[in-house]
Amino acid sequence: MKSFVDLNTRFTTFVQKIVNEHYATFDKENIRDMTDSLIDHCEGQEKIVGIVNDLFGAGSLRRLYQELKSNVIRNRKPRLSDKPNLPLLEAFILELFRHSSFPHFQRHVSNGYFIPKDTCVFINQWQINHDPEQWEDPSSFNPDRFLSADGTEVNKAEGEKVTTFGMGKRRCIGEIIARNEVYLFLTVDMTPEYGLTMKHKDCRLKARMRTRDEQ
Ligand code: HEM
Repeated sequence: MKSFVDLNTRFTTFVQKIVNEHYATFDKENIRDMTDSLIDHCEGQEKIVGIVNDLFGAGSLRRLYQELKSNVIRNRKPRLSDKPNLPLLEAFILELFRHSSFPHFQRHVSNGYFIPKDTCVFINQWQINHDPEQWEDPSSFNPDRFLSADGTEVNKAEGEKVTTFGMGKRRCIGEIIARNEVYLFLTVDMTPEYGLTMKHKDCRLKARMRTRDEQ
């Protein structure tokens, strides 16, 4: 967690530096890039640092979008049955579950320990999902760790090592619903449509693909 926080702070400082440089050399008559354009349209340096940060994150989602675009038939909603054709998305979700797992109580249970009847045992999911003996470079967010070398298949055995939904008798009974919800949530177009309430423009890839293709 500490290294994640450090990395985040370093990244924000890096973005802050870029934004500061842009402010110092900003010329309304000569808009050089996206950051200049944001300065032109927004007020508040803090807001711009946040937006530029988000844009970096969005860049890493481009591969996911490409996978969706090539594997889901246009003009219809993505379906659960498209899942086998979207290995990168499945790997991304597994990495999301692994990387973001939260620490449970620091109580370790291993073979050889005596656990009296009726003891309440908490699994330290964070430790399992970030164990350096199990995962290469556990603190980096890398969906490729779950993909075969050619990127076409998810390595099921690796996927099963992620323990987000608990283990044993009391493991989450909503696991299948939750996995499908996360999958569907990530495949729909979240472009908002403004009105009295804000809703998704269209739950299809259609609108987004048309816009992208025209660019
Ligand atoms: C990403 C979403 C979800 C995560 C990460 C998650 C995770 C968990 C975890 C870690 C447990 C505890 C397992 C244990 O005590 O060992 C649990 C229990 C449970 N979850 Fe989920 N869950 C999710 C979504 C859902 C959904 C959508 C439902 C219902 C539709 C659900 C219903 C339950 C129930 C009823 C239990 C208690 C099971 C029992 O004590 O026997 N969960 N979940």
